[in-house]
Amino acid sequence: MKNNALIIFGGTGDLAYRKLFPALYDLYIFDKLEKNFYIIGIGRRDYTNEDYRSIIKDWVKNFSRRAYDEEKFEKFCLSIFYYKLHFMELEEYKNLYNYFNEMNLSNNLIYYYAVSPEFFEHITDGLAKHSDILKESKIIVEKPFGKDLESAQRLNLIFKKYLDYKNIYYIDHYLGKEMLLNIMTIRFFNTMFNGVWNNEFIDNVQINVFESIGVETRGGYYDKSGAIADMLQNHIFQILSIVAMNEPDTFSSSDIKDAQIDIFKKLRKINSKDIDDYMVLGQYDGYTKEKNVNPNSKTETYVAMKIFIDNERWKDVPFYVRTGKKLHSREMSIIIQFKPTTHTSKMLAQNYGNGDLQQIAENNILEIKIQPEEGINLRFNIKKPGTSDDIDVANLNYCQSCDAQNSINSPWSYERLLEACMNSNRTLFSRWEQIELSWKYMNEVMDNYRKYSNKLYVYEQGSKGPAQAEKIIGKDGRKWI
Ligand SMILES: NC(=O)C1=CN([C@@H]2O[C@H](COP(=O)(O)OP(=O)(O)OC[C@H]3O[C@@H](n4cnc5c(N)ncnc54)[C@H](OP(=O)(O)O)[C@@H]3O)[C@@H](O)[C@H]2O)C=CC1
Ligand SMILES: O=C1O[C@H](COP(=O)(O)O)[C@@H](O)[C@H](O)[C@H]1O
Repeated sequence: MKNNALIIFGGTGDLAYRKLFPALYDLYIFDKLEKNFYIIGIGRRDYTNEDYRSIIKDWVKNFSRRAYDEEKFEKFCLSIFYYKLHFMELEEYKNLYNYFNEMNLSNNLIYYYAVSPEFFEHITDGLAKHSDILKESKIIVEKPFGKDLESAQRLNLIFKKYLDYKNIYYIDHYLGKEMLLNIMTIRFFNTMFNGVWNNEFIDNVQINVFESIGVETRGGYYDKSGAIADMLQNHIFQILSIVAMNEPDTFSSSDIKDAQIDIFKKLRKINSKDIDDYMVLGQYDGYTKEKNVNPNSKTETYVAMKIFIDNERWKDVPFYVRTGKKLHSREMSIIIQFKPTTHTSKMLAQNYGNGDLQQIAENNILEIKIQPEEGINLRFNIKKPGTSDDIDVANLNYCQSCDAQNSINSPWSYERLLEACMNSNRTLFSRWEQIELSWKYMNEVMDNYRKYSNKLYVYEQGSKGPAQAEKIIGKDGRKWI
């Protein structure tokens, strides 16, 4: 049965404004919302419905996929309501249910926890305290689920007590991105990639998730979170496990998740004394002056890591990952760097041949571009055209998003995932084990970091992050691509 309403806790937050309402507007334009579907945003500010709708209008104008249409927006916004509630006041949830009753909303609701994880427990308690309908409702819960392993496990127990597991949608919006969904097709439907997707042919894998924006209006949330909980433990680990997983038995959601979970189980522990060779944390210059950020904050806004997967396929292949805010650009890509051929290695060892031998050795790259451009670039060596024997680099670039039709046909991630939840399709949502295992790994890494390093490097805004991140990869004789 379809849902009657979406209740957004955190309805005045960056996520709601920048991503959820534009996605809901797009769904409305494509006629994918139920008739008489209500969207109720909850926050602690004193807004009327009209105030709220007029704020949302600007965000929809700037961030929706479909062109803004005043007439359509006016109709769409009639389904949007604002409700003021302080999450910590458990008695206030009684009034929330009264409000639902007034709106004739008694079942088939989706609650969206678009808030910092510190509130998940209170909201669940508040909702459970005054009504039994929670067990029948769907819950979309944002990442990070908890702030570490213990808090995540505790939250899981609370969820187990009040909710039905099949109704919990652990959202990781990276799983709804077009090119992430494409990785499995690229890998498993092309012998030229599938046949070489292992340590015999691949030298290293790099995952870059750069953001040019800072914490903007979200200092309060971000300062308690940091880049590890905000991006690494969830988004980047999802990407890593999709790139690295063995071929699933079938392409069912359950088999794919099993294959991903196998990767989480095989992440190699890092020796405490080596931690500085594996992880670098940074903070952008000026971060501590951001609104709602502690002026003495030691929260990281950048993290770079080297990760090994101890299975047959990936033995000794490093995965280098990095993400950060206020960097030089907004860009996300996966770089698969292949090993040099035996011939190139021989040339390198004996130092003969024309051209930059090191460069030639490195020119074997498959780049999967996730955003802003979506596509693939293959970089390889060719003979320089003409009479010389020099070797040159060639790039074969396939830009999927440059084709207007592809863009029109591809829903953005929140649009895709909200629709999936409304259709009770959990395929593109995480499983609890994924969350638990990734926290387990990161907990240990962070304990070691705090004990044996605890360094935090300040980097310039608009740069590529702290120079120390070069060392993680440079020490291995490689460089970031
Ligand atoms: N922003 C993004 O791009 C993305 C965010 N997320 C996730 O979404 C979640 C929220 O992030 P984001 O929207 O950016 O954070 P914000 O800080 O922008 O928003 C937090 C929201 O929670 C509300 N809030 C905070 N404390 C209370 C309280 N005690 N009672 C009632 N309301 C309260 C705020 O209300 P008020 O307006 O009154 O402060 C606001 O609506 C996080 O878990 C984040 O990881 C996930 C993907 C993308
Ligand atoms: O989950 C989050 O993601 C956004 C980045 O999302 P993208 O789709 O624009 O790549 C990030 O800005 C935010 O800090 C984080 O909470």
